[in-house]
Amino acid sequence: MNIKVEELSFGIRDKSLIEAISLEIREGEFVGLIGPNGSGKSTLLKNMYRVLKPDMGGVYLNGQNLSRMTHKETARQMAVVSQEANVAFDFTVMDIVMMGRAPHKRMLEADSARDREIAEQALARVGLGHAAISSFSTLSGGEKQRVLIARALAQEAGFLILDEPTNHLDIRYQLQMMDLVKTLQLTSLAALHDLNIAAYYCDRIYVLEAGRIVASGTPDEVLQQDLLRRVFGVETQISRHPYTGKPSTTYLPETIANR
Ligand SMILES: Nc1ncnc2c1ncn2[C@@H]1O[C@H](COP(=O)(O)OP(=O)(O)OP(=O)(O)O)[C@@H](O)[C@H]1O
Repeated sequence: MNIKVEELSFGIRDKSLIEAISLEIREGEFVGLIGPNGSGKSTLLKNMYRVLKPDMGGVYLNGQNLSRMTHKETARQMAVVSQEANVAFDFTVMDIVMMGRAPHKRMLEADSARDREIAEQALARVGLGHAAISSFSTLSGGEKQRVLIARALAQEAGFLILDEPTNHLDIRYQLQMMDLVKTLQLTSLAALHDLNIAAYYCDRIYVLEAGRIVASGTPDEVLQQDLLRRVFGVETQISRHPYTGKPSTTYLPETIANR
């Protein structure tokens, strides 16, 4: 699956929120989107997963314009895990994962044995095979995120969008979740806040600032002191991590940076 965003702009009333964004995610790539609060990451992703409608430009999946596809067709190709992990009503874990099968069914079509099998396999892949009949609302934040990944897997889409997927997760679950997504080898685009996680997991990174892409490239190319100072307004020290071989960012508090 190859995804292209071309010259995408979106605004609300007369305020432009993202402007002329172009980017590409190639088959099998894990691409990160970083940028300060309010820079437009979620707005861009929402335009990509069709919660918002671009004012200009478009999104292409394998060359096909998303706006010409039905929402169901889109959902067969694109799955989304967002930071809003709360679900109203008391669904079981299996209920939630089975929702991933909806784009493959006709209206009111009953679940088949095959649907169940796919959902069970998806749950097993995220290590929650034992939790099928647990109530979703009683799970921890990390477990909920894993269930939502299982739902995305059950959807059997080739492209995965993650909107700050590790928000609210403690460090162990953050790593577990990123490891999981990485081993799935899906073509993915993830909005991330943690620069070290982005450096470790992403093949390439796009940097958003005030609704525009201001840098892109490999973690090595993008994670530079000057850029982080300009875009995030923080002083950093960047070194190569001796174990991972990736750029490792240390944030310097103003009191130390100004010494
Ligand atoms: N419905 C809306 N009406 C007006 N402004 C909006 C709306 N949605 C988003 N914005 C504004 O658009 C800008 C981009 O927001 P967005 O949530 O896309 O940023 P973000 O990079 O995902 O931020 P964060 O890191 O804080 O999640 C912000 O200034 C926000 O206030």
